[in-house]
Amino acid sequence: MTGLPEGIAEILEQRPIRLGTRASPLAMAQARMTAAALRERWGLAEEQVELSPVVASGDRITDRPLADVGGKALWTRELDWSLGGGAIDLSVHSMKDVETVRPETFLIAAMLPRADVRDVLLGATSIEALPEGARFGTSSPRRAAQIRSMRPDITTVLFRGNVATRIGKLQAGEADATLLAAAGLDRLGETLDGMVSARLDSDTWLPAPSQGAVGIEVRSDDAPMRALVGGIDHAETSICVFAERALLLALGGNCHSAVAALARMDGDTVHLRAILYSEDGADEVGGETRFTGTDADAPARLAAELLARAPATITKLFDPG
Ligand SMILES: NCc1[nH]cc(CCC(=O)O)c1CC(=O)O
Repeated sequence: MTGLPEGIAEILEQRPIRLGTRASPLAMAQARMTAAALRERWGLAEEQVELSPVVASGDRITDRPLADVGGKALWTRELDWSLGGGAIDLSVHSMKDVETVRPETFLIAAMLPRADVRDVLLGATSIEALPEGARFGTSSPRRAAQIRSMRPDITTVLFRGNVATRIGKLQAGEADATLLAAAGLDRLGETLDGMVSARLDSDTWLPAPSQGAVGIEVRSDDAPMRALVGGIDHAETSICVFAERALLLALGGNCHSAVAALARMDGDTVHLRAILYSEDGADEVGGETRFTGTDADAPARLAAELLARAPATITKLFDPG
């Protein structure tokens, strides 16, 4: 095994690379993809990269909106303990679930190529096609506000739990429609056989910041793992997702704020678009910016510009600090 980053061969003489992940089916699928990418990139054997699943608080508490019980930290807390304590070498995350402020001792050192960023509507072929007064299942402030901005007649019902649970709730008639990330469905190989569905165009229906991206986190001082993971980084995905996260950080968004944002590369230019909504979707403020890698403050400037134009129904949901 030549070409391995410095220090990795010595580790592999003792033990496998330990890749921490949440235990949900989607998280496990993403961790397996990450392990496969590492083996492929560095010519490692199956047993040299090992998955270490942990049950996250966010997966245990499924009867309340996350915003009410501790927010995104509930997805990362247990993994952070393992990574910080050295029980694992890497944490694999759905970037959408990772807080914008991470412990300084950690570093998101790589991202896998981004999957389909779109939301998938289940239960109808379009938002317009939903019947008057339809019940829409979600726990996402963004999705609720987006739906209600187009269709104020629609009511929302709380939908939590993993992808399979939410599909089951829809099939059981707890709601008429729901939205799920295409990335999750695709990575799970979910075929949705027989269900009416539609992938919503990301030009007109912006997804959540970081949707469809998988990130790999290391301890900042772990140079061998930084180099190992850096070898599988998909630069375009990292640039776009870091831009979306910079916007979110500057906005001071929390679990109650409805933010849709998507960055795309256009040659060397990053094109970042965003929309903020009031809780009921009645008010919205959108904008966009184009910038190159040398202009790291562009997402923060867009955030400030959006908040400056936003009515109080929106600004009260943010704390730009
Ligand atoms: N908040 C749950 C969550 N976190 C990441 C995904 C899907 C995968 C992704 O967006 O990368 C999902 C499910 C969903 O929104 O349907």
